[in-house]
Amino acid sequence: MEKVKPKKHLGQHFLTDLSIAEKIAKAVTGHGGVKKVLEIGPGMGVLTDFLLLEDWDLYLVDIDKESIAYLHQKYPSLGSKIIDGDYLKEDFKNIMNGPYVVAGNFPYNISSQIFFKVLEERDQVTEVVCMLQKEVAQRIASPKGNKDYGILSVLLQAFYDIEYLFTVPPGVFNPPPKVNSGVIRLKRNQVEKLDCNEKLFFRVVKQGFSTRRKTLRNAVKSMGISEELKADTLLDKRAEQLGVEEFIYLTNKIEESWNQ
Ligand SMILES: C[S@@+](CC[C@H](N)C(=O)[O-])C[C@H]1O[C@@H](n2cnc3c(N)ncnc32)[C@H](O)[C@@H]1O
Repeated sequence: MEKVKPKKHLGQHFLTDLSIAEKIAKAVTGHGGVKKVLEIGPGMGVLTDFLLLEDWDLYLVDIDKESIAYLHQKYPSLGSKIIDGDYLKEDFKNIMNGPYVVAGNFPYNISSQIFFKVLEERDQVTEVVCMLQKEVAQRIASPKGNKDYGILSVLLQAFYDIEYLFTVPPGVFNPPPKVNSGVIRLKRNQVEKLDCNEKLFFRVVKQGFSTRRKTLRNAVKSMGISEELKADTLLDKRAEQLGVEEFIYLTNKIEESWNQ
């Protein structure tokens, strides 16, 4: 089979080190007793080969027609489980029809968008095992107070337990990316629903980090909060100093202040 030519605009950096592919595949645990695994961006299947050695019910999605043709030739038995499409646009709630795990060596240019979609489907996605740009992986796993801590850290940590697993150097890809890569695992926690208005929680977190260097008082003042809440000492802090629980507290306070 003729190899797929790497396309930069699709974030195609093909992993060439089989031992790393094996390590990533073995990090998938099927959290929550789940058997269905969706691999995002299988490319030429280096990770797929190792996922197929395990007993997963495997689905693949890739946006690249050349990769899709390659995958159909390589894995004829997967048939319609090879999905020719854009992960960000396809309706996986219906395609997967139940809980599933997401795995992949993500296209780095859209990894944040992939996580926002995972958050939308958090009731179905029980686990994510993925490789992405090291800085983004570290940010997602970072605890509060750390300079890397940001919007995705709070939102993902609200619903997932996150582990940074290992770092991968550029030299094991063709072509090599300019950055180091990191592999992380997220496992859905026990929280079914946050103890606050979840839609507002997402807004408050985004708004909180909108003026990173300023206090939260400054960041959330445009949300129309009461004088009483403006005086709350929590608002002396900056967003990166707040954990999930404190953001929940703040969300409830903002909602209360609107209802006063
Ligand atoms: C970093 S490469 C990984 C390829 C392969 N898994 C490997 O490890 O060698 C990213 C893959 O994601 C695919 N991709 C890019 N954007 C995508 C999207 N929106 N939806 C699905 N796949 C996408 C690319 O075509 C490419 O195959």
